[in-house]
Amino acid sequence: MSFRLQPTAPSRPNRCQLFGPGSRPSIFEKMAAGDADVINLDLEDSVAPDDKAEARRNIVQAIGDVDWGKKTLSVRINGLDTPYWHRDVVELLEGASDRLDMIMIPKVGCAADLYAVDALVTAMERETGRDRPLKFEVIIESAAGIAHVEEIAAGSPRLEAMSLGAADFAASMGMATTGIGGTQENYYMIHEGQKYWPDPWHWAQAAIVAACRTHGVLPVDGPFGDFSDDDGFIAQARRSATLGMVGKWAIHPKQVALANKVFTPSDEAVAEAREILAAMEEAKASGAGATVYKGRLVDIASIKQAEGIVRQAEMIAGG
Ligand SMILES: CC(C)(COP(=O)(O)OP(=O)(O)OC[C@H]1O[C@@H](n2cnc3c(N)ncnc32)[C@H](O)[C@@H]1OP(=O)(O)O)[C@@H](O)C(=O)NCCC(=O)NCCSC(=O)C[C@H](O)C(=O)O
Ligand SMILES: [Mg+2]
Repeated sequence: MSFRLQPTAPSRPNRCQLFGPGSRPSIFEKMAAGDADVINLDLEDSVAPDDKAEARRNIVQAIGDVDWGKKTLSVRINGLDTPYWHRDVVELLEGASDRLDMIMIPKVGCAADLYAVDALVTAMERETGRDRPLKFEVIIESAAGIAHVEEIAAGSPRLEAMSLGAADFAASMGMATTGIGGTQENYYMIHEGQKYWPDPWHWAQAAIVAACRTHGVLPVDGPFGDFSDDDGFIAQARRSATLGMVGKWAIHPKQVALANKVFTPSDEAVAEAREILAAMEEAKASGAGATVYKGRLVDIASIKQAEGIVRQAEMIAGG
């Protein structure tokens, strides 16, 4: 056990991040009116090259004009391997109001990518006199990104959240799939003649969660492409939540309620967590470090698990 305490991640709801192309301003009001905790207006892959300039203008205007309520407002800029990203940053910092909370940096491959964007953002903030420091979120969606995930998680004091981008990740890794997240037909085991489908995203998610938890960053599951498959989305989201992720992207508004449900601790889970805390209080009073709750061992670590669930529920209720 390290003597360094694990830093806490930002305390804000991040159950669902709803995406919408910056080139489609007709949906911005609908995005703002929905129940997603985070809004991601996109300048990257959902916007065609010829539409980038107009999408920037749409977004700058909407950041000021639309009532985004209490939502965390983020803009996904273009990757550092493109000719667009620096102008994305410059136009956002020059034109957008302080209502913009974050920018999302896609396809990060190393900590120096964050350093580069940080340097530009810092210079722009000084030049424009922006009051609130702009926060960052990143997408791990390449072989380099997952190989350097820990240094990326430590890469900038601005960093609040890190997502897995299953589509670009699969492409970069050379995975034999065109699916975005979820079960992959050819990734199976056979036991006694029965096929079982393990989760090919599991190891990358676990690496992201570990890096994020080490450095106080929110780990988030990215897109699930087949928005007609609610059961598939829910199964993927439940696995992510079980591994420690705090939320999931929605690429269609119908996925927002699904994500919110999975990433909000249920009443039963909160009640059980409170009972475990009460049982441990009793145990401590009698000098014991462990006790039995519903026939199973609970101990000091169970307090931390239970407190995490209660804290999450209270933060969402208060959010
Ligand atoms: C996927 C979509 C293109 C679907 O749009 P559409 O055909 O309009 O869907 P519907 O007809 O079913 O829409 C029903 C109503 O909902 C509104 N709508 C549609 N999309 C949104 C939205 N994103 N937010 C809010 N409201 C929305 C429609 O206007 C309809 O309204 P009404 O007529 O009043 O009933 C579209 O959803 C879309 O563009 N989604 C986002 C795509 C996106 O941003 N992709 C980028 C993120 S994923 C990614 O980049 C991969 C990742 O990086 C990786 O590598 O893994
Ligand atoms: Mg991507």
